[in-house]
Amino acid sequence: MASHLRPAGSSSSANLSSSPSSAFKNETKVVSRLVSVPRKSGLSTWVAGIHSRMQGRRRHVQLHSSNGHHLNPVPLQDDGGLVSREAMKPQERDEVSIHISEDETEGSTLSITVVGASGDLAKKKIFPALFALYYEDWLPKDFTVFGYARTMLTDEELRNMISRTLTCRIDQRANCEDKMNQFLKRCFYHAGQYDSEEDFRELDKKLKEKEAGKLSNRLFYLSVPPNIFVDVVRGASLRASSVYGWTRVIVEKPFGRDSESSGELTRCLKQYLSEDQIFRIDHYLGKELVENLSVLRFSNLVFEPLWSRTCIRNVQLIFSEDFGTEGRGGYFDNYGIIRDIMQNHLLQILALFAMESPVSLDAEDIRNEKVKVLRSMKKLELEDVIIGQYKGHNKGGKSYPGYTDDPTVPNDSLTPTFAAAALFINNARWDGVPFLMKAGKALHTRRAEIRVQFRHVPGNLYRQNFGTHLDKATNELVLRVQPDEAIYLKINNKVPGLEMRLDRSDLNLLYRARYPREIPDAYERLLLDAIEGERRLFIRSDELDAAWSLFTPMLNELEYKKIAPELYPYGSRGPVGAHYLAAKYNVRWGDLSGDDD
Ligand SMILES: NC(=O)C1=CN([C@@H]2O[C@H](COP(=O)(O)OP(=O)(O)OC[C@H]3O[C@@H](n4cnc5c(N)ncnc54)[C@H](OP(=O)(O)O)[C@@H]3O)[C@@H](O)[C@H]2O)C=CC1
Ligand SMILES: O=C1O[C@H](COP(=O)(O)O)[C@@H](O)[C@H](O)[C@H]1O
Repeated sequence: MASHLRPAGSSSSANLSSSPSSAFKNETKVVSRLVSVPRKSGLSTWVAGIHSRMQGRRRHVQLHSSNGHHLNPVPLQDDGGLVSREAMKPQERDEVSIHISEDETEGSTLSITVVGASGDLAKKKIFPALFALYYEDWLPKDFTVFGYARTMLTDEELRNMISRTLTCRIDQRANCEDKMNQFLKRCFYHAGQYDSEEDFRELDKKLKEKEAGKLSNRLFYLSVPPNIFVDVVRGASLRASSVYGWTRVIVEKPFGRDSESSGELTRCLKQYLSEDQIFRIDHYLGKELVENLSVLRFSNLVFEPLWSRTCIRNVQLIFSEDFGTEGRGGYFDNYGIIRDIMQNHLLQILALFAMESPVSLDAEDIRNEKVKVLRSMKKLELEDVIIGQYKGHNKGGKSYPGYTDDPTVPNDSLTPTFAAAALFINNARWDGVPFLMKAGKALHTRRAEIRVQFRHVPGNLYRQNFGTHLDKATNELVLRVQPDEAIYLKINNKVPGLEMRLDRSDLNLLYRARYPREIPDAYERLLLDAIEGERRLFIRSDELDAAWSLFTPMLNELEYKKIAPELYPYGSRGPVGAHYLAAKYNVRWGDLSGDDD
């Protein structure tokens, strides 16, 4: 597992970490090793096997097989590998001699190309995340960043543009200005059309110049609208991929808008890339609290035994934003909140929440378990969904626009900006437990959280102390993903004093109090994972298929029947329909209980 083994700075896990600078130290060492390769697997499959099973501290190495064949660089454990001869019977293995050259700075270089560099996401998230990685010494010593887009810019103009959004994560960090200038010197720009192979050939020339004959690994980040993905992948793969190193492509969402278009996108991408090269990003998987979900569950005895229909009454996955689609109405109107947030971010969290314990922390083992959950789910039906759309509203002398006031949105748009849904997992662990999702824009608050409401205590001795509000007396575990990350458990507690009075209190793990260090942005974690070839937090194509097949029939029906969304005022708590949906399954939304608003 990648992230928990990285240098941890001032955190309490520092004893697990290696020093970032040593990870890319400037030394060249070559060692030869006789290794056992599972027969029939082929060397490259086996190398991928090492890669995906990596644990322990990382070293970046080059592998060359005894026949001189070049292999992709992989991180190895400190002891030099994970190959256990003993684990394979003699008839099951071949012996292969490989030469491992630890040639981290002299031998290889990393080129990161941000395609769509002039756009919102690149400026807002990607360049700042790259800078943060650079600042914290996470990037290899030898790296170059290229921006690619149609807008004509010079290198200097790109640097000016991105310097406006680069921040030192913690105010007054030492040498921030210097570091920023050093980073910007590594940034270059190439103007080109997305569908021009010739322009990608020109990019390739510039990349080669910077790579100066070293073995190059290339990462492309597709930060462009989805209709351009395939053109870019064609150009990048045919004209600008690395000859000897690896080439990986991070693909932004949306991955299609239904099962068919998503399948088509995957087919098109796979004409040019193997599944291993495609890193489908869902940035919610890179959020600290989402990353912590498995740790909480699988490394604390107190939670796992409760994690099933026996003790859990319902699970709520809640996303809300206190702003509308400002500036992104054109994109949003073609997708709507269900495709924008539920089918990906919330469903991914659900899968992580509900999966069985994976065989290991290996990316494939985890993704196998997630797919099983998704494939066990009942297809979402229209009767289990309610939709809403925000309308203009005046408050405190200020007027807030409605969704359709956006000039890029048609006046008669039925696109939902809010949705609530009840989902079910038809397996032994979760049979009958409602998983309620709620996502909306232009609501009263910005928040993302996972709420787990537990069942009543059978025969509760203190029943009379709760009056008729038994629902209010059940335990609730809340993982607040953002803002102000926290994990808290609502418990019933005796109020100190001579009388027997109970109240609801929180056992509270507030991150800013417990961990007084800045939490990295999700894009930092995910970019680093892609650079390191760690796929655990990226979406595999079968996960994507399963996710779309859950939602597609309902989305089609919604559109075909032209279901009108319930209007709700900008800045409100959303449509009342969400309460009726929850009530249908005997659930109260935890975020609206008034307990912790
Ligand atoms: N912005 C966000 O917060 C988020 C975005 N995403 C996804 O990330 C990707 C990029 O998003 P974002 O930066 O907002 O997108 P933008 O609309 O800002 O587009 C990025 C760049 O692509 C080029 N471009 C835009 N429209 C077209 C077009 N119709 N034809 C050709 N080129 C075009 C423009 O560059 P130029 O004209 O210079 O070529 C633009 O600067 C999208 O897939 C989006 O869905 C995902 C999560 C959040
Ligand atoms: O993917 C998306 O996410 C953002 C919300 O991300 P966050 O990290 O700021 O919570 C959302 O605004 C956008 O509509 C959606 O495309």
